[in-house]
Amino acid sequence: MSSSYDWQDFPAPAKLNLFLHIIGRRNDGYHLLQSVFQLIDLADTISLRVNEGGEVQHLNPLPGVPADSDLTVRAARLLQKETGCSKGVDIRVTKRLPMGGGVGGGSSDAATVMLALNRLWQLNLPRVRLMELGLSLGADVPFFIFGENAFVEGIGEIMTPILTPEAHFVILHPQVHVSTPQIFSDPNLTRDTPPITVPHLSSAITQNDLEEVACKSYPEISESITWLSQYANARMTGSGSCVFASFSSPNEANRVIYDLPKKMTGYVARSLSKHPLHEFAE
Ligand SMILES: C[C@@](CO)(OP(=O)(O)O)[C@H](O)COP(=O)(O)OP(=O)(O)OC[C@H]1O[C@@H](n2ccc(N)nc2=O)[C@H](O)[C@@H]1O
Ligand SMILES: Nc1ncnc2c1ncn2[C@@H]1O[C@H](COP(=O)(O)OP(=O)(O)O)[C@@H](O)[C@H]1O
Repeated sequence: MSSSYDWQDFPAPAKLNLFLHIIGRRNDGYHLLQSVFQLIDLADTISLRVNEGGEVQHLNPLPGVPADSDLTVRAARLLQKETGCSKGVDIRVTKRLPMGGGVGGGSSDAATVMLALNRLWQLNLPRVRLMELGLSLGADVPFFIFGENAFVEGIGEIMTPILTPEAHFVILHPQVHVSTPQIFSDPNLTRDTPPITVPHLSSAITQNDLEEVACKSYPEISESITWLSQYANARMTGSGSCVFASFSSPNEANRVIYDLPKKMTGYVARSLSKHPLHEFAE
C-alpha cells in the first residue's frame, strides 16, 4: 500500500487557445482577453514526495530555470505561506510540453502542484481560493485549477465552463522561444476586437489576435501555419510559438504527422473534457 510519503505521479495537461481575442487594455498594461481554453491529453508528469521537514526541493531543475524560480516550487511555497502548513515536498518534473510554446506548460505544472498538495497536505482549500492564489503565479494558472474547458475573460481569471466538441489535434512546435511581454507590447497589436458572448460563440468569426505580430517577429511560426494549412484551418495558440489544427479522427491527425518534414516537430493530442485532477478541489 502506498503512503503519502512515497513518490506519486500527477499529470499536468496542456491547453490550446481555440481562439484568442484582445478586447482592451487595463491601466496596468495587462490586456483584456476573450478566449476558449481547451484541455488536451499532452502532459508533463509531476512527481511529488511529501516530507515532514518542511523543505520544498526541486530534484531535477529544468535547463535555464533555477529551482527557486520554477513555478512548481513557487506554487508549493505559496501554499505553505497561505496555510502555515509545516510539511514539505520533493518535486521532479518530467517535461514533455514545449517550453514557451503557448500550451501553458509552466502554468499547468503549478496548478497540478497546487491541486495535488491540496490533497497530500490535507489543506482542503476551496477551488476558488486556489485559483486566486494561482493568478499571482501566472495568468493561465486559474484555468488549470478550474479544470474544465472554458470561455475565459479578464486577464485570464474569469471563467465560464463550456462544452467543446471532441477533437484530435495536430500541434507543431516551431523551434523559437516567443517572448510573451514582447508580443503584448508590440505597437502593431490590435487591441479592439469587438467582445463576443457565450450564446454567440458557435457563430462567431474568431482568430488569434497575437498571431500576426508573432509571425512578423518569428517567420518559423508563419512557415508552420502555412504547412499545416494544407490539411486544415491552422492557427497559433496563446502567444505562440505552437500552432495547431483540429481533425475529427485520430487517423487523419496521424496521417498529417506522418507527412511532417524532418525539420519540423509535431505532436498528436486528443481533447479532454476535464482536468484529470479536477476532483482534488471543491
Ligand atoms: C496570453 C496567454 C494565453 O494563454 O498566453 P500563453 O502564455 O499561453 O502563450 C496567457 O494568458 C499569458 O499568460 P502567462 O504566460 O502566464 O503570462 P504572465 O506571465 O501572466 O504575463 C507575462 C506578460 O505578458 C503580458 N500580458 C499577459 C497576459 C495578459 N492578459 N496581458 C498581458 O499584457 C504582460 O506584459 C505580462 O507581464
Ligand atoms: N515548471 C515549468 N515549466 C516550464 N516553464 C517554466 C516552469 N517554471 C518556470 N518556467 C518559466 O516559464 C516560461 C514560460 O513557460 P511555459 O509555461 O512553458 O510557456 P507558455 O506560457 O508559452 O506555454 C519558461 O520559459 C520558463 O522560464
